[in-house]
Amino acid sequence: MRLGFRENKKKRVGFSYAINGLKIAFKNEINIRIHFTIALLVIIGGFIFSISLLEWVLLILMIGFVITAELINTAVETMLDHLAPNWHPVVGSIKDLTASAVLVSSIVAFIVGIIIFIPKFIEWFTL
Ligand SMILES: Nc1ncnc2c1ncn2[C@@H]1O[C@H](COP(=O)(O)OP(=O)(O)OP(=O)(O)O)[C@@H](O)[C@H]1O
Repeated sequence: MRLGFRENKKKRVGFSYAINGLKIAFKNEINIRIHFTIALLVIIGGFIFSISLLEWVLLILMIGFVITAELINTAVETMLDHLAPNWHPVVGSIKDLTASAVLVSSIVAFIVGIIIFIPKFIEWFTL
């Protein structure tokens, strides 16, 4: 017997829906895969350059900030493509706005990364 939406919903823990969201984003969005790859490289860089505790906290905050912005952008795009598949200037503006959120978060994360890693690079090459 097929379960209704409500019964089906009760069978899964909330956390598993969230993991499923990550899987969907990973499968369909190249940008998410790029962000995770950059995050991994930055984490490796953090270990190589033995960054401080405060620098780790900042990096982790930035990684979470960018990936969260990208997930919200993906969710909004997916919702609009489903609910409003036709061309409309308002739909375009909303997509541009959420894309801007990703851009702003990425620029901020890039600047923080530069502030943390550039002095370490200089130190490394001048030793
Ligand atoms: N239905 C629409 N009506 C008007 N403009 C649209 C519409 N769909 C997309 N656009 C315009 O095209 C741009 C790209 O939209 P699209 O849905 O292809 O995003 P995307 O390139 O997949 O974004 P991302 O790279 O973040 O996944 C939007 O930012 C918007 O300016």
